[in-house]
Amino acid sequence: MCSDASGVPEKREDIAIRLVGVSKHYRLYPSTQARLKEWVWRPLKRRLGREASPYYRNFTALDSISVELPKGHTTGIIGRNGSGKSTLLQLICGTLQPSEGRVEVNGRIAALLELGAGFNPEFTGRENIFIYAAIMGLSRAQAEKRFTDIVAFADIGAFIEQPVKAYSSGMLVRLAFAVIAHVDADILIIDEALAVGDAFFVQKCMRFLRRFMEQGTVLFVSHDSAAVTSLCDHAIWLDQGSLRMQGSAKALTEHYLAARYAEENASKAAPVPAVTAAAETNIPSPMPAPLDYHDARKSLINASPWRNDLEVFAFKESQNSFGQGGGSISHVALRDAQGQPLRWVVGGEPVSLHVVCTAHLSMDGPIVGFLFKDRLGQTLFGDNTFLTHSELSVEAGQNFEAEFTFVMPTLPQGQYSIALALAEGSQQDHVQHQWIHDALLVESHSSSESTGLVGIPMHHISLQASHAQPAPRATATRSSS
Ligand SMILES: Nc1ncnc2c1ncn2[C@@H]1O[C@H](COP(=O)(O)OP(=O)(O)OP(=O)(O)O)[C@@H](O)[C@H]1O
Repeated sequence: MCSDASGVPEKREDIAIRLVGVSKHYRLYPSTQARLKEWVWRPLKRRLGREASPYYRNFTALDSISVELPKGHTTGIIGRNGSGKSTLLQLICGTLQPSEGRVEVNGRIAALLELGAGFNPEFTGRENIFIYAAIMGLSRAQAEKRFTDIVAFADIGAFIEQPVKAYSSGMLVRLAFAVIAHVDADILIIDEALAVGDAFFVQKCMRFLRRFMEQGTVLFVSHDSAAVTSLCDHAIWLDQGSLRMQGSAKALTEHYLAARYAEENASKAAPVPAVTAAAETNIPSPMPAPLDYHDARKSLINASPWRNDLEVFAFKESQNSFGQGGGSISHVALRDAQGQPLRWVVGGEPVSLHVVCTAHLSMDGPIVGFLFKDRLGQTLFGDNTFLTHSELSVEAGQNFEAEFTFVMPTLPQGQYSIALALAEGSQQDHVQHQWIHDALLVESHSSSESTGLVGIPMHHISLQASHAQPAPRATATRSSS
C-alpha cells in the first residue's frame, strides 16, 4: 500500500484502486411492518409536524475505509465472516454505491465475485460471452476471435448453447472464469471460494491467474491465509467493517493468525491443564540413522484417522500439454517397490514416479522432469534426470523410461497435481518436446498436517519436564541467645 514502508508507489498513475473514506451503511428493519411504517407513516407524521423517529437501525458494514492498491500487485483481502470483504469488492466493482466516500478505479475490472453475476440467465452461454465482452469494451470481431478459446477454457460442451439459468453452479464458475480470463482486464477480482471445481479446472485457473499476476492487478479474497501468503504480495485485513491493518501479505497474515488464535483461546472457558509429568511420546530412542526415512510417529499416525491417504488418479494421455513434439510421454504412474501402480499412497512412505516416453526424432540427452504442485499451482518440489543421466541418446521410435524414487511427503488435505516434462538439451537451454500440465492428480483425503505446505518425517520428538532439583541447604546457622 502506498502508506506503508514496503516500497509502494505514491504516484497517481501507479494506483489501480483508491478508496477515500468509504463507508457503507445499511438500514436494518426489525420487520416488514417497520419497513412499511418507515415508507408511509414516518413521512406522513413529519408532514403533520409530529416527531418521527426512524423505524430502522443503521448498520455500518464498512466504516471510513481509505486504501490505495498499487498497479501490478496482487492484494489479498482477509477477515472473518461478515467483516465487509464482499461489500468492499462490490463497491470497487461498482455494483454497490458507497454511502460516504469515493472509489476511484484506474483500469478495466473483471470480477468473479458472485455466482452468475454479470450473466443474463435467459441468454445462452454463447450470447452471454458476447454481452460480457462488449461490456468489457471488446469489439464484435475481437470477441469472435476469442470465442473458441473461451469455450475451450470453460469446457462445458453443448451447454454453451443453453440458457445460463440451466447451468449447474460448476458450469457457471467455468464460464465466468473462462470469460474473465479472455477479456483483457487490467484488474481481476477473485473470490477464491468461487474458484472451485474439479482439480483440472482449478489448476487451469491458477495457471491463468499466475500468468496474469506477472503484469496485472489482482484482488484476491480468501479465508485461507496460506493462500493469501502464497499468491499475494500485499494484503488488507478487514475487521467488523474497519480496516485493521494493511501491508505485506506475509506480515499481515502472521498478525491475522496470531489474533485469531488469541481470540479463540480467550473464548475457551476451560483452563489449559499444566504439564506436570514427563510427557514423552511413545517414540523409540535412540534416533534412527538419518538416511532411514522413518517417521517416529508413522505407526501411531497410520493407525489413526489422520493417516495421510493420498488418492492417485490415473494418467490420461489426452491431458492439456504443449511442446515441439520430438518426443512424447506415453505413460505416468506412481508405483510401489515391486513396480505395481498405486491408486492410493500413504504420505511418508517411499514411492516411485515412473514415466514412459517415446522418441519421435532421435534425441541427444533427453531430460525427464516433474513438478509436484499444490491446488494454488505452487510448486512444492520437483526434480529431473539431467544431473545424473545427461549422456543418454535415443533413436526415433525408441521408448525410454525414467523413474524417481522418493519418500512422499505428508500432504495437508486438498488437491495436488504432478506436471511432467520431456525436454532435450541442458537445464538452462533446452527444447521442450512435451509438457503435460496435470499428468497425475493426487488428492489428500486425510492428514495430520495442519501447517506448512508439506510435512517431513520427524525422526524423533520428545517433551519432558526436567527432574526436580532438591532445594539448596541453608548455610547460615541461627545463633541462640
Ligand atoms: N444488503 C444488506 N443489508 C444489510 N446488511 C448487509 C447487506 N449486505 C451485507 N450486509 C452485512 O454487512 C456485513 C458485511 O458483509 P460482507 O458480505 O461484506 O462480509 P464478508 O466479509 O464478505 O463475509 P463472508 O466472509 O461471510 O462472505 C455483514 O454483517 C452482513 O450481514
